[in-house]
Amino acid sequence: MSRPVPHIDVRSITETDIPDWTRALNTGFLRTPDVAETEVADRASYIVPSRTLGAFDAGRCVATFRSFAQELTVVGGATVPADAISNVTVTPTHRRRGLLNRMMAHDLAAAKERGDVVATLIAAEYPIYGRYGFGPATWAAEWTVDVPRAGLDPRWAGPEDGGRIDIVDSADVRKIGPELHERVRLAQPGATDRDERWWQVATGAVRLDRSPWTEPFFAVYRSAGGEAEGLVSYLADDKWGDGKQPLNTASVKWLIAATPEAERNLWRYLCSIDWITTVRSGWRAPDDLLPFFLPDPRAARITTLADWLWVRVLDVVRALEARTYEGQGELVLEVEDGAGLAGGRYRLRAAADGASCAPTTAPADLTLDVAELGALWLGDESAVRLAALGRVREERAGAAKVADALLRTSRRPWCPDMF
Ligand SMILES: CC(=O)SCCNC(=O)CCNC(=O)[C@H](O)C(C)(C)COP(=O)(O)OP(=O)(O)OC[C@H]1O[C@@H](n2cnc3c(N)ncnc32)[C@H](O)[C@@H]1OP(=O)(O)O
Repeated sequence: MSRPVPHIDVRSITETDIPDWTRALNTGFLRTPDVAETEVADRASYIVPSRTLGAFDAGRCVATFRSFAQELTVVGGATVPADAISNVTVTPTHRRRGLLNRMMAHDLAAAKERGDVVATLIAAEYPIYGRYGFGPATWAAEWTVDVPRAGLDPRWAGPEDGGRIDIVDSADVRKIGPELHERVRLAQPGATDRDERWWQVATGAVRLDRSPWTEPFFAVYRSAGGEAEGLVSYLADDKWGDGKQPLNTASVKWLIAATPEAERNLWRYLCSIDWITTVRSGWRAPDDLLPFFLPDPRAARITTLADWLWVRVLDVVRALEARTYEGQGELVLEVEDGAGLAGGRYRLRAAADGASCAPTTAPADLTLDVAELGALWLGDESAVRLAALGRVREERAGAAKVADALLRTSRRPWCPDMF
């Protein structure tokens, strides 16, 4: 049990708290607490003080928490307003005394009041956020491609579909990227919006003190019609083996593609660069097409697989009505929520022409915690699996299968971004 510390003040910060808040943030994330003025100025340029919490012990910041407005794409391509949570830290001397409990309760209550449909975050460690009603809604995988093993034709001279690939510079990326990303993220359940600062950081226009900038390569794929449909940012190292054997790795920082052709051609391009013998994919969807673009898919090995975007449903009705369903049917869900934010019994009616969801007194088909609803909502998790684990209770035989037929999707959701 955590020991509460009532004398510690948890409150929204003001502009003048930003240096001390940043020092506490860096301390919590094990980064040097020596805060440069440029870092403070950068943070002041984008954080919203009213949505940025600090815990103060005798006037000194000992915990940090920040949220911001986010748009999250749901199944079917609509977006919902989300409360995106980031920068969660408690100083090591003040841990396990309930400070995260207090900051989370404060933020989720404000998000509910504001009308956000869900809260989202990317968890540093798996065991932290389930207790607050978050469930892992998307996963991410990282592949390492052994290029010589992949069996690709070494004579490849570029796209064979009439498209082309060009190396572009960071100013081009700031022009092409935002529009392409809008197209990509609205077609990708689990994806989130990117603001202008995202593109500035990704192209070195804004440099972060905490991570030294190395200019990456950028390449764009344009279709035969001349439209920019894919963009990749990658770094290459310089490694040679005995006998002057090239052993270089291309590490993808991010790759977005609006069509499978763009995706295929960008991976093909990366695997065709002379001297590159290994391609590291960066974080991708767990069902990414990458391995199957290679004649020998076993040349692409999953080197990391992990939970990624966690979702906490705040408004069950709007969450379930916002998405579409591949099947048709009805389900009554008893949603349990210890925090009292989203609990209740709801009837979901899913049909090809849209879904409706409303509170009901009808008998429940399935009983589940709001965290499990978060894991099921974007279609990734299986209710049958959760029932086998004892985390979803079937009140009517076969109800978990009905839930899967309604909620699961043919492609897995994916959040390309870290925040
Ligand atoms: C979205 C993001 O920003 S992810 C980044 C999260 N931050 C970090 O990982 C930085 C390092 N860790 C920390 O700063 C802190 O340990 C935090 C923020 C994870 C937790 O803060 P605390 O104030 O110690 O949490 P608090 O005391 O409120 O604990 C609440 C409950 O969660 C549990 N808990 C807290 N952290 C962890 C953890 N890392 N693993 C498992 N359980 C945890 C506590 O035991 C407690 O359980 P109880 O209520 O049953 O007693």
